[in-house]
Amino acid sequence: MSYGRESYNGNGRSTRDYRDSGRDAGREEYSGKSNGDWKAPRYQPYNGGNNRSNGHMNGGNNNNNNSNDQGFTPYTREEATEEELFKEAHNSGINFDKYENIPVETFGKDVPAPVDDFKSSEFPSSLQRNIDLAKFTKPTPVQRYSVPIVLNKRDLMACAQTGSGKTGGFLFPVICRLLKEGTGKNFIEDEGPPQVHGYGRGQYRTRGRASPSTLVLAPTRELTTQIYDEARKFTYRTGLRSVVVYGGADIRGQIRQLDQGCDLLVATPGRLVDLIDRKLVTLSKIKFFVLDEADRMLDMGFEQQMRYIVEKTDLTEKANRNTLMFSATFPKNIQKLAADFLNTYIFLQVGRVGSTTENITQKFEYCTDFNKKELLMEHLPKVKQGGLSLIFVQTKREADYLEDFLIQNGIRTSSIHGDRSQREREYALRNFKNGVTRVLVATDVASRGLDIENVHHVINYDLPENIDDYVHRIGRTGRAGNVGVATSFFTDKNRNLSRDLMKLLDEAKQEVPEFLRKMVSEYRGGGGGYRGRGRGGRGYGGGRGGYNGGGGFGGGQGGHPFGGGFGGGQGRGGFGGGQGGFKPRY
Ligand SMILES: Nc1ncnc2c1ncn2[C@@H]1O[C@H](COP(=O)(O)OP(=O)(O)OP(=O)(O)O)[C@@H](O)[C@H]1O
Repeated sequence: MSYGRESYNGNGRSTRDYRDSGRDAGREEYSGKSNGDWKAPRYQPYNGGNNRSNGHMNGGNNNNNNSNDQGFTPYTREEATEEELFKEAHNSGINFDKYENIPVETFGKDVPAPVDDFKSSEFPSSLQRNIDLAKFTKPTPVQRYSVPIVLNKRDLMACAQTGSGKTGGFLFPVICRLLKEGTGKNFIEDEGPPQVHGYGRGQYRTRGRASPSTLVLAPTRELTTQIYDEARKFTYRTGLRSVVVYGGADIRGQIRQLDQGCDLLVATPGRLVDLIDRKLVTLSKIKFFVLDEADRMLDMGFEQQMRYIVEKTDLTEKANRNTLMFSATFPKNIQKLAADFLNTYIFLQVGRVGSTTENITQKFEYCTDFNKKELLMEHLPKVKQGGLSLIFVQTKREADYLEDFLIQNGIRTSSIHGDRSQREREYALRNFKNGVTRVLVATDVASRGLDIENVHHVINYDLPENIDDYVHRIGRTGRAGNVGVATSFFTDKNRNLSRDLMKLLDEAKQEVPEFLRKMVSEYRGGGGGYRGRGRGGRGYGGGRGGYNGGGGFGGGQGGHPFGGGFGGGQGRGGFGGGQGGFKPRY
């Protein structure tokens, strides 16, 4: 009974003690009062700060076309780094080739033809070698299209199913162009003496501003770290330097990294704004502005910070940069908003916007809140030997509670949510990835983007409030052509999802449970709860909420920026007021 807790604590203290001390430590780290014990993620060791100013360590690579383009790289192989970066290279799943059958649509003028293989993209050999080391033998559909689009300097809004390689979809062409076109200086030295920050022993100096040429923004710390790890992988032995910055961790470690120069910066918006305000980062040389999970980045939670970054900083004008947006879901109202940041862009759609992959078997249990625990205990042992289970709940409190419950029942479990310190979050995720704890209880903080091999089962202990969150959550399994199972506990409170769910299941060739069919036929007004979450009709202004007029998928979902316009639910935002969409009267 106690081993789960002990293994989590590692010190025999009670969970609560541990969490509380963890939180304090987190705050201290953040306020810069102590070093804490936050460890910088594994940074690229080879640059050693030499990129600063002029990247001369790179043989001038960052400034001009260089030998990299010809395939020769001055960077010697580092076995340990290579082993670390590519150890997780795994073969894609049995259904990888089935991605080919997903219909792809593009909208926009002069869409470049897709490529059939990586070779025809004529990537610099250093990049191609890294793709080979990662054992990627052919591009996924989103990559087949996004690579030539970005190589042709076009802006892009791309929507493709979870786990179908969107990260490579932006990293490959961006790295290719950085290598071919050069990045310029990745650090701008201030005139005059170094800036001094902090006090006493915590004092540190900086000499100027990091000047990245690529900025990738993502919504969570874990996701930024994951993208950074991918960036390190594909920039290995290219001379490009990546840095990741996110909140909740010691800012000084991140500043030290920036102070060595940065070509590709991966960031959460809050921490980035902080660093810009401290004059430690300039965005004036950004050539590539990438929003991963773009619909989330443009949704309410990040609105202010995004506005600030785009309108109030020195970020390159949209005409002079490439803006790229990626997600598996893209509500129409957010698409319209996103268009403001893009320059005559191409809209790429792999499958229907917001659809799920057939690689995930979706199951449902119709239940009440009272028998969920019993059901959970029934379902957990069904996990394939060696597989990991990810359980989603709605609230942080519930995550704590369920973790305790499972541990008490002898199941090694960890949990992750927004109230945990960064250290605890990293610890929980690491243990889960390594299989130390085979079960992870999470709030939506883990619903987007995370790519954890071996997650065989996603359980929606509580279903989310909208269909898009459902799509992202279950997308933590069934990735890269692998198969997975998603089981959802459906209670009467979830009726508003019934229509959207049924459509999703039909489309992904899944069995639709009888109770769901019945519910949909009895309740004609349902659906569209999230789709109708309008934004007061125009831009960032008005109220949220909104009512899609019971149109379910039909309403705001039909068109696209170039083809059917934004009819349906789009203009009606604000009707419902308040967050969360129209709540039907049941
Ligand atoms: N061309 C490829 N060949 C084989 N595997 C690939 C290829 N491209 C990506 N992958 C692998 O597929 C997995 C999913 O990729 P990625 O995380 O980029 O998906 P995604 O589309 O961004 O998913 P999400 O919508 O959940 O963020 C990763 O493990 C990645 O290494």
